[in-house]
Amino acid sequence: MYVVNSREMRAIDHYTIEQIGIPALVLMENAGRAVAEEAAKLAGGDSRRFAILVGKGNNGGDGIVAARHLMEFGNEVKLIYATDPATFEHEAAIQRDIARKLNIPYENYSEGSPPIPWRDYDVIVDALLGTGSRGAPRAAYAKLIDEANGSGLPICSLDIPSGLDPDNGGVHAPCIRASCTVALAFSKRGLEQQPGADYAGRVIVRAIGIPKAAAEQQGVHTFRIEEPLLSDTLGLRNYEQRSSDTNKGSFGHVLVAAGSLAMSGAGLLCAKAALRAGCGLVTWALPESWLPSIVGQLPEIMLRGMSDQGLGDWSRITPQALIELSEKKAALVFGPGVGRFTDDTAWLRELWEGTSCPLVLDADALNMLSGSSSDSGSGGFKAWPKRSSPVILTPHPGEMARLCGKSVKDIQMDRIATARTFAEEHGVTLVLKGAHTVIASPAGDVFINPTGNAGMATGGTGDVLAGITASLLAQGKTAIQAAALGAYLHGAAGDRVADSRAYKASLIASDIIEQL
Ligand SMILES: NC(=O)C1=CN([C@@H]2O[C@H](COP(=O)(O)OP(=O)(O)OC[C@H]3O[C@@H](n4cnc5c(N)ncnc54)[C@H](O)[C@@H]3O)[C@@H](O)[C@H]2O)[C@@H](O)CC1
Ligand SMILES: [K+]
Repeated sequence: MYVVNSREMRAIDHYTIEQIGIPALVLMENAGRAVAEEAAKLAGGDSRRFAILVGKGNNGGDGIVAARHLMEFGNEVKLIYATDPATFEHEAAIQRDIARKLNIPYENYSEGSPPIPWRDYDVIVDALLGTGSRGAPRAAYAKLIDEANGSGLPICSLDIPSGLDPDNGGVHAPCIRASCTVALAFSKRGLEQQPGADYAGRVIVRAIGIPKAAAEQQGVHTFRIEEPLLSDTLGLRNYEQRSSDTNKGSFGHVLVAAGSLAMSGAGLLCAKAALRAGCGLVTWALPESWLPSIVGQLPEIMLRGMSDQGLGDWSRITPQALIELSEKKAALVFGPGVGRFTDDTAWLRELWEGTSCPLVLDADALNMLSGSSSDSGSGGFKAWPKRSSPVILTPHPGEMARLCGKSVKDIQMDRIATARTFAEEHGVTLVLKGAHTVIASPAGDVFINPTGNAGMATGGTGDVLAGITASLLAQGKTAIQAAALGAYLHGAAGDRVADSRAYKASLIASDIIEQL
C-alpha cells in the first residue's frame, strides 16, 4: 500500500481532478461517505449523536459530507465550525451551503466560546485539519482539540488526527487523540510513524475514487508492507512455498560471525534464527577459547572456532581468517555481540573489501562503521569502495544516530527521510529498527513494517532479526526482499508470541525464534 506525504497527495489530487477528470466534489462525496460509514461503526448502533468538528479547508468539507450521510443513516449530527463558515471557499463552501439547505444544525465556535456540552454527544468526528495543515493548530482549532481530547468521547479522525504533522509522524500541541483514523485514498507518512501512529488509533484506509495509477504516475515510492505488497511490489509471491526436489544445499549456507565471551548469547540467537528462517546450513564462527561451552547447545549448527589467542573476543582474530571462511557461503552476518577492539574500523574495512559474500552488518559492526564516519580525514564510510554484492545494515535509532553523526531525536523526527537518504548516499539497504521499522533500498524505495509490538523491545531481538535477514539473503532473496520480508516475519512472529502470553512485556528473543 502506498504511503504519501502532503506534497505527493496534493499532486495526486490535482492529477486525478485535472488530468483524469474526476471532479473534486465526487472525491469529496466519496470521502465523506466513507468516513460516515466508519464513524457509524465506531458509534456501534443507530440514533447516535455526532459532533462534527469542521475546519475551513477540504478536510472540513469532507466532514460536512460525512455529517450529511450520518444524518441519512438515522443519527443526530451537529456541525461545529472552528472558523466562521462565511469565510469558506471552493468545495467546502459548497458543502456549507448544502448543509444549510438541509437544515443541519450547526454552531460557530470561536476562542471565546463557552465549552461544548459534550455529554450531548456519543462520538466526535474530527474534520478540522488534514494534509493542508501547517504548524501547530491555531486559535479556536487548538481550543477545540483540547476540549475534544478532554471529553472522553471516542474520536474518529478524518484523514489524519488534527495537529499531526502529515509528513513525519510528529505531533504538535495540541493534537487529537483518535480512536480511529480514516485515511483517504492512501495512508499518510504521519500515520505510519511514532508518535503519530499512537495518536491516530486504528488506521483504516478507504478508497475514494483516486486510482492507484495516480500515485504511480506521481512516482510515490514509500509503501506499507502487507501481504499483497510482498507479492506485487516486492516480487515475493508464495515466499513460503518450496519445490520438493531440493536438499539442504538448495537453500544457502549462512555464516554467522558473532558473540564474544561476555555476549555469547547474541551469536546463539542469531545462528538459531537464521536456521529457523529456512536456510539450508548455518556455520557459527566464534572465538575458539569458549567454543567448548557451546558444544551441544545447537546440534543443527556447525561451529567454527577462530584463533583468538585465548582472549575470548575478536581482537586477535584476523579479518583474513573470516574472509577465507566466507568463501562459498551465501550470506555473512557480522556484528552481534562481537564488542569493540583496537583498530576495528580498519578490520571491518578489510572484511568489506575482501569478501564477496552478501553482508548483513549489525550491532557492533555498525559502531565500527560509525568510527569510520567520524574519521573525516579519510572521507568516512561514504568513501569506502562500493561492493558488488549486497550490504544490509540493521541499526536501531542509537546506532543510526552514530552512523549519521546526529542525535537520536533528530533521527526519530523523520525516520523515513533519514533512512532513504542514507541508503541512497551509501548504496546500502538499510533497516532502521524501532516501532514501524523503516526499510530503505539504495534505489530510494522505502517500506514501512506494520508488524511487531512493544514487547519486542528486549535484549536479543535485534540478533534474531539479523539472523533471519541473512537467512533470507542466503535463500536467494534480493537485499530489499530479504530486509523487508525479514522485518515483516520477525514482527509477525513477535505478535504471535505477544498474543499467546498474558503480558506482552514477558516476551523474550528466543520466543520469537520459536514462533518463526
Ligand atoms: N482535493 C480534493 O478534492 C480532496 C481533498 N481531500 C481532503 O482535503 C484535505 C486537505 O485539504 P486542504 O488542502 O484544503 O487542507 P486542510 O483541510 O487540511 O486545511 C487547510 C486549511 O486550514 C488552515 N490551516 C492550516 N494549518 C492550520 C493550523 N495549524 N491551524 C489552523 N488552521 C490551519 C489553512 O488556512 C487552510 O485553509 C485532506 O486531508 C482530505 O481530507 C480528500 O478528500 C481527497 C480529495
Ligand atoms: K482531521
